[in-house]
Amino acid sequence: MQLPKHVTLKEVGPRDGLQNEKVHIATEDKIQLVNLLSQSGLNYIEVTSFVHPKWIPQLADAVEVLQAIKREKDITYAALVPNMRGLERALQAGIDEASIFMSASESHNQKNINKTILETLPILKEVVIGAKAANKHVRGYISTVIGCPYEGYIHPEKVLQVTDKLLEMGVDEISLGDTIGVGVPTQVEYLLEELLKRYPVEKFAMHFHDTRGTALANITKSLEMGITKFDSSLGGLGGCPYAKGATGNVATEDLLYLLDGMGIATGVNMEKLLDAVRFIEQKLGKDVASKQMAIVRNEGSANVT
Ligand SMILES: CC(C)(COP(=O)([O-])OP(=O)([O-])OC[C@H]1O[C@@H](n2cnc3c(N)ncnc32)[C@H](O)[C@@H]1OP(=O)([O-])[O-])[C@@H](O)C(=O)NCCC(=O)NCCSC(=O)C[C@@](C)(O)CC(=O)[O-]
Repeated sequence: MQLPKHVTLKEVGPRDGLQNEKVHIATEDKIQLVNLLSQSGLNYIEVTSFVHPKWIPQLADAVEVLQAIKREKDITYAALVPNMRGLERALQAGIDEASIFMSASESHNQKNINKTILETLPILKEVVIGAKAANKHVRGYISTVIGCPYEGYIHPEKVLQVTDKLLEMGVDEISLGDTIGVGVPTQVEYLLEELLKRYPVEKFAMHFHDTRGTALANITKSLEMGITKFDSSLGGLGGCPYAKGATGNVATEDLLYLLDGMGIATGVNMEKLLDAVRFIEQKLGKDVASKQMAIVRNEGSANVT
């Protein structure tokens, strides 16, 4: 099996992880969480989201959080940006990278951003132009790339259509989201085969939710296909509140265990990462779902390969 030697972990916990949590996390705790993650060796952290605060009340303090984190050099601090109103706030707060987002399925796009796919494209194009004018990188999320809670299986052709549009706009990287964690490795392979016929592998990152326990299998298949960028969330927190049945992302610590064990370098330190997981677990007042944290609870420390 041909595998990459190095992989970049893109930590989305402070945004995707918290957006679906009912317990309100105080602004100073969000700041502390990002600061702990910054000490773990991660070099990409999605800090927050500049969507409408009424849609995601948990992240209404996006400007305050981004302005107060202790920035480390060599870390990209990114945030979700849905439109020009969001970009204004994000630039004011000092983002390094803007993450725009839309869905391959019409119904999820409508539920999540209140627009059709066709209505969304010009809004995102404006954001890309604005972000590029401010010298910011732009990442484009495509949600429901394998399955949609309202439409079922999504054919790769639909993902290709949206990918074409986002890359034409000048988006630097596409993150392919299995939003409700329905995908299995054969579907991931088919999707990537289709996309990689047209675009280089460097353009893509994978974003797996672990709803049905298939995320690590899907990541292993993606690694085999040359993908070197993966989104994950500490503790396995996360989920889109506007996708019925969506639960947590693959846990960063479980993914790190897999990659460490396979000899694939990430630069991330497990113990420091677990400090951040313990911190947010305490603030949320519940046990997180990751396998690594279950081992820590049972055995007192994480497994080391
Ligand atoms: C996109 C909108 C804003 C459209 O929401 P809308 O109501 O259609 O917005 P609008 O453009 O019609 O504007 C209505 C009012 O909202 C204001 N407004 C408009 N935008 C903003 C803004 N950014 N910040 C602050 N205020 C804003 C705007 O200024 C206006 O104010 P008024 O003039 O009436 O006083 C809304 O639908 C929204 O915020 N949706 C976000 C939902 C969300 O965050 N979902 C979760 C993230 S996506 C996800 O988790 C999936 C992902 C990325 O992780 C990958 C995967 O797993 O697949």
